[in-house]
Amino acid sequence: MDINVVNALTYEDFVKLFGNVVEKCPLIPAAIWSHRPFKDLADIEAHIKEFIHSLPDSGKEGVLRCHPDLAGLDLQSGTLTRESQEEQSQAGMTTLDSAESLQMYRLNTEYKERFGFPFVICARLNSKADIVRQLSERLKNDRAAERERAVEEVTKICSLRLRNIVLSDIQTKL
Ligand SMILES: NC(=O)NC1=NC(=O)NC1=O
Repeated sequence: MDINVVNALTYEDFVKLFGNVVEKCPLIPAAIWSHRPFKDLADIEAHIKEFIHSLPDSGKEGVLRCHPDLAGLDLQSGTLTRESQEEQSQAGMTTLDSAESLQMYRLNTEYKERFGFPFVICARLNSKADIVRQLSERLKNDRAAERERAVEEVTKICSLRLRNIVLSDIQTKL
């Protein structure tokens, strides 16, 4: 998608297109719309990262809490967003056996009890084994370090979602 097309979008169309690049946080594209015209896709990404990094710790944790657990209730009940559903199934979260599901449930619960926000990782960049390993390892972090690490993962998810939108638009034009 040509950046000039993005820059010409109305606010409503911009948020319709980019509203879920950060899971269930349409406020973020709604806020960065003020920064148009954007130079390119990387510029949009940079403004989103700047918005998130400028949040107070409570705001960052709020963004993390908008993310569904991996292999959690939303996946079981089919209430994941389209993007999350694709990401989680790609990471093998939809084909866990009962032991793996129980392990994910236990680790996610321990993680949330320790940090007060859910474990977030960019599922598209990790296998099932990577996710379990990262979840186990990151449990040992202190809260501040883990908050920053989780926010890093949110920005990776966002980058991939942004690219997906732009590239799928190019494909429809081909
Ligand atoms: N808790 C999570 O990490 N959730 C997710 N990561 C993704 O990449 N997609 C999700 O739904």
